[in-house]
This record gives sequence, C-alpha cells and structure tokens, in this order.
Amino acid sequence: MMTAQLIDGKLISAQIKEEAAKEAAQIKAKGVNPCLVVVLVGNDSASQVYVNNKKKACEAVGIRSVSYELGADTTEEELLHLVAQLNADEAVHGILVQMPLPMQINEEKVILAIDAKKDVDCFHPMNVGLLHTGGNGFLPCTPAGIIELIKRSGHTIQGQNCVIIGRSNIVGKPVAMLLMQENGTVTICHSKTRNLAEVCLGADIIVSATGKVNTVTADMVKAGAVVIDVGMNRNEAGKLCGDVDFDKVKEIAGAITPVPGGVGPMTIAMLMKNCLVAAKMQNNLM
Ligand SMILES: Nc1nc2c(c(=O)[nH]1)N[C@@H](CN(C=O)c1ccc(C(=O)N[C@@H](CCC(=O)O)C(=O)O)cc1)CN2
Repeated sequence: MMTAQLIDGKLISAQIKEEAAKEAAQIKAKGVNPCLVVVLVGNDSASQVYVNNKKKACEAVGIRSVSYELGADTTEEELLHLVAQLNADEAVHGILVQMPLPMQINEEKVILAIDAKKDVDCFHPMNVGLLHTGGNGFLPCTPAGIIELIKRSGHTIQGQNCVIIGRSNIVGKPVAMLLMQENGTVTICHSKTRNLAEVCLGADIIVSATGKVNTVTADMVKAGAVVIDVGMNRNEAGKLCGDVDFDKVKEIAGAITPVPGGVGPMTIAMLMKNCLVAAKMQNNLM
C-alpha cells in the first residue's frame, strides 16, 4: 500500500527563518533595525505559548521584539490607546495583537485601529483588499505558509483543482485568493456545501480548515492528492489532531501535512517575513 510524502512544516519553516535571518542582516546593514511589537491580552495559555514562540523566532531571525502582556480585564479603550501609541512610534515596524481577545474587546475595531503599514498579520481590511488586487507585500501568514508548504515540497499549483473546506476570513478566503494567484482552479466548500465528498474527490489539492475532527476521510481523497490540514483540534483522548483522518488518508494521498508539525509552524515563519516587509516599506527599501 502507498504511503504519502510527509510535508514537514518544521523543516520548511526553519528554512524560511534562515532566509529571513539573512535578509534581516541586510536590512540592518542599511541602518534599519526591524522591530515587532506583540500584544497579548488575558491569560489564554495557548496564546501565551504562541506569543513566546513569536519572541523566540524574532530572536533567531534578528528582529527586535517587544511584548505587552495586559490583564484579562483590559478595556477596549486601553488597548486602542496602546495601539495608537505603537502606530505613532517610528521605531516599531510591526504590530500584532494576539487573537482571541477577551469578550469585552471588539476584535474588528482593534484590527481596524492598527496602522495598515504595520499590520504584519495582514488582517486589516486595507491589506485584505490589496491582497485581492495584487498585494502590497504583506501576505496573510497561515495562507502564505500553506502555499510555501505546497511549493517547497515539490508540488505544482498551476492548473490544479484546489478544494478548500472552510471560508473563514483568516484561512479559507485568503488561501483561495493565493491559490488563484498561483493559477490554481479553486472551489471553496463550507458547512452548506452539498456532496462535499464528491467535490473533494475531484481535487488535486485539498486544504481543510474547519476545526472539526475527521472533516476529511479517506473516501473523500483522490489517489495522489496533496492534503493540507489547517485544523488544530483535540481528539477524544485529548490529543492534538487536525481535520484530516491522517492515518487512513496518508495511505491514499500523494502528500500530506501532519498536525502538529505541518501548517502551524509556518504561521510564525511567514510572520517573520512580514516583519521584514514592514521594516522595508517604512524605510523605502522595497
Ligand atoms: N494575531 C494573531 N492571532 C492568532 C493567529 C495569528 O496568526 N495572528 N493564529 C493563531 C495562533 N497562532 C499564532 O498566533 C499559532 C497557532 C499554532 C501554531 C503552531 O505552531 N502549532 C503547532 C502545535 C502547537 C501545540 O502543540 O499546541 C503545530 O501545528 O505544529 C503557531 C501559531 C490564532 N491567533
């Protein structure tokens, strides 16, 4: 029985961070010290881990990182005030507010308040719009990481049937845009899609981003397809797993990402690239 190529997100993200480190050194040689500010509000333990990993990645790449850790009772006004201060600080090139935010804070308002030129998450509507018309340099981190995983593991996107399951603003919609820019033929599926299995069986590339265990089962996958799993779920045993029935699908697919160790690490590697884009844009080095 065939076993799929394992797409190693840890390895590919390490390569991207090495490339970013070289670029950071070149930017510094021109007198610019790239700087990312990460803002964490509240005590979400997973968010604390991600923020720490972002700090470590900055250190490895040579990006100055500053973090603000605010209490869970922080008001929207207080957070917006901090964002305004960071917008005005010329030494700060990238601003990232870790999501999710506590209930009392409106995430959309916060995203809108971040200067679009410092929006290294590429969440601001201005940057989302620019992505649709060709882009300004920032790429949404997880979607851009998915494209890198596919290409760097030796797979072509041009002309391929790409099926995305999930239509979120953070993954589904932007990954559709990026796959189209790579000349893929894109179908977006969601909870109301009829005959999901049939649609998936026509796919050369499947990207699943539903946050539901076993969204993609072996009977939905064409032999040799590339399967990208964006899910981060817990199974019945409490173990971290993706949306894809990995053990069975790997016997059918041509290539597959694991969870953990697939898409997740790419998010932070692509963030490093956006921080360098921000530093270059703000210093006319593009
Ligand atoms: N402002 C933002 N908030 C959030 C983002 C984001 O891109 N910007 N994405 C997620 C969290 N996230 C980064 O912030 C993130 C999630 C997961 C991983 C990762 O490497 N996952 C590992 C598994 C980790 C584990 O064991 O729990 C993997 O998949 O291998 C990195 C970054 C929501 N918030």
